[in-house]
Amino acid sequence: MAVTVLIQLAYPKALSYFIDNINMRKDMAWFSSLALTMLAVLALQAVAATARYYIFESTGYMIVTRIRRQLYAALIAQPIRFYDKHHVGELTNRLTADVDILHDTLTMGMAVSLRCLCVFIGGVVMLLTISPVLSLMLVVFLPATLFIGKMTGKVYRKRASLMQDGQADCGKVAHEHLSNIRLVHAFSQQGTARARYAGATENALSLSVSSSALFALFRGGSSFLVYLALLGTLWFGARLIGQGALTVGELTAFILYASMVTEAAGAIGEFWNTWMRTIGATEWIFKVINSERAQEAAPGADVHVQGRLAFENVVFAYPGRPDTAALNGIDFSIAAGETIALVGASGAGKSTIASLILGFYQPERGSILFDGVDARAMPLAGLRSKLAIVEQEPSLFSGSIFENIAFAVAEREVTLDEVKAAASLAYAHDFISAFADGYDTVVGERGAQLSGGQKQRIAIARALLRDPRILILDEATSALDSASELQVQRALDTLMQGRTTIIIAHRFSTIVKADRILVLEQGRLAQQGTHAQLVAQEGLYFHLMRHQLARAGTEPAAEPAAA
Ligand SMILES: Nc1ncnc2c1ncn2[C@@H]1O[C@H](COP(=O)(O)OP(=O)(O)OP(=O)(O)O)[C@@H](O)[C@H]1O
Repeated sequence: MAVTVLIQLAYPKALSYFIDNINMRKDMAWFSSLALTMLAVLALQAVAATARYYIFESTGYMIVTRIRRQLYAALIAQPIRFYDKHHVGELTNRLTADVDILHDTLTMGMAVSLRCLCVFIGGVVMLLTISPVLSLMLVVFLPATLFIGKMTGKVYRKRASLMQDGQADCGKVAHEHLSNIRLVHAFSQQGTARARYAGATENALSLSVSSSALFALFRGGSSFLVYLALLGTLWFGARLIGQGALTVGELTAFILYASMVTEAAGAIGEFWNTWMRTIGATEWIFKVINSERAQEAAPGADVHVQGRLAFENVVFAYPGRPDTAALNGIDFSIAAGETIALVGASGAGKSTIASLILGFYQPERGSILFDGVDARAMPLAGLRSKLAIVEQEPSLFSGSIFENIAFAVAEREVTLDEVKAAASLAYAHDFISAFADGYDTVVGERGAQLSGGQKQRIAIARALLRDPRILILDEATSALDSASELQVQRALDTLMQGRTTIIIAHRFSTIVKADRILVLEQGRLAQQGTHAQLVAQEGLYFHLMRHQLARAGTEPAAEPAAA
């Protein structure tokens, strides 16, 4: 950079020397050697500019990649409550667009402004050496340009933050519709999808357009000042030549330096705006990077859990809805190896209990005890290694079947034999082996290339590989065909053997088989007992079951066999 700046600064001086010598020297050889020297200098400048460009660009990419990785690591580590507030589309957009803004500023913005600062300082020194009197002309104009730049920068910073929010909102809308594209088509909602995206982009566009107007005003204003300064210099310079205080070459050099200095001042002002915009746009990134993170696995954070679990007067409200208790004074205990069915109307709090067991949220009041020890006193990662969940709609990643099953174990490398053993127990080995690529078969996004039953058995194999002490099953509400259902049920029976199991139960057959049933009603534990005990009480459970069985034309009977 120093080389290019020095050459740039030397150029007007050399030109002035050249002009003033035209009349004095008639020797062509002298002009040729001067031209050759200037050619060599310009070539040197080109090499230096290339090196400068490369250094700034590559360093910028390295910094931005690092920040992107840090942001991603911070996002992955955020507690689950963070994801209640932020949509996935918004986050992926910020991870790309917001970080890209930083890249532009760090690379060309930074390089240009640093160079301009050097040119500005060097140019002012040269102006003063040529003509201090003429330099006074510029003193009036330069601060005005810088002042306009500073004022616009302030407004720009605020606007940039709003603009990035607008862009993130567009990302959120697009992600929502694209990730549910089947639903959008099935319900013929393409028009609504287009309209919502158009609405979000319109909002972002109006913010960008008004910011452009501000930026254009700044550019127009500062360019006017620049030309005004040049005009003044010409007028005053001509008078100085007339008085013999300045040569034509010196005035030419002065004008070149003056335009260099004003241009540099304008570029610095512009960079100031970009810098403010970057700060505004990236405030969110650094807030997340520096935010509190959820606890992660620490080496040696092993805990011993046999499988006893108790909720003691647990009260909990979601952070997004702090005034409504999702769980209100929940009290129960489960023996190691027991199978519990959680039953209740939609919204009663079944999934919330599962989330609290998994440590996604902390109770507001009361405690959750594992083998009699308060969960808060245990390392969360160690505790989680004793838990596993099989979701209602199993989530698979877009990798191979092997990777999807091995996902169960984060602490060490898993062997193919271990994965095969888990898949065999989950009755999944046969269908996996039938694929041409076997365990290397790549499943599509969210496991789109597998049937519902196959996905469930892979999820069960994953849970088996984890070998948890406490198992949470979120029972699928949609029924599979009977052959598939039978295989999934057999796989589940294997998985549940010897483990404490909490089933968010929807099917009558599952409920009646449980050792005990917990009946929830609006965040409270309304009843608990065996199927026979609860039917005999003719309370909420009885009515829930009657409602469920009404379609089958059966009454809830005390004996499961009768159901
Ligand atoms: N992330 C959340 N933020 C705010 N409120 C929530 C959140 N998740 C659930 N709730 C609310 O908490 C209450 C309990 O919900 P929960 O999901 O535990 O019910 P559920 O019994 O599992 O229902 P379902 O059988 O329909 O899944 C409901 O009123 C629900 O609206």
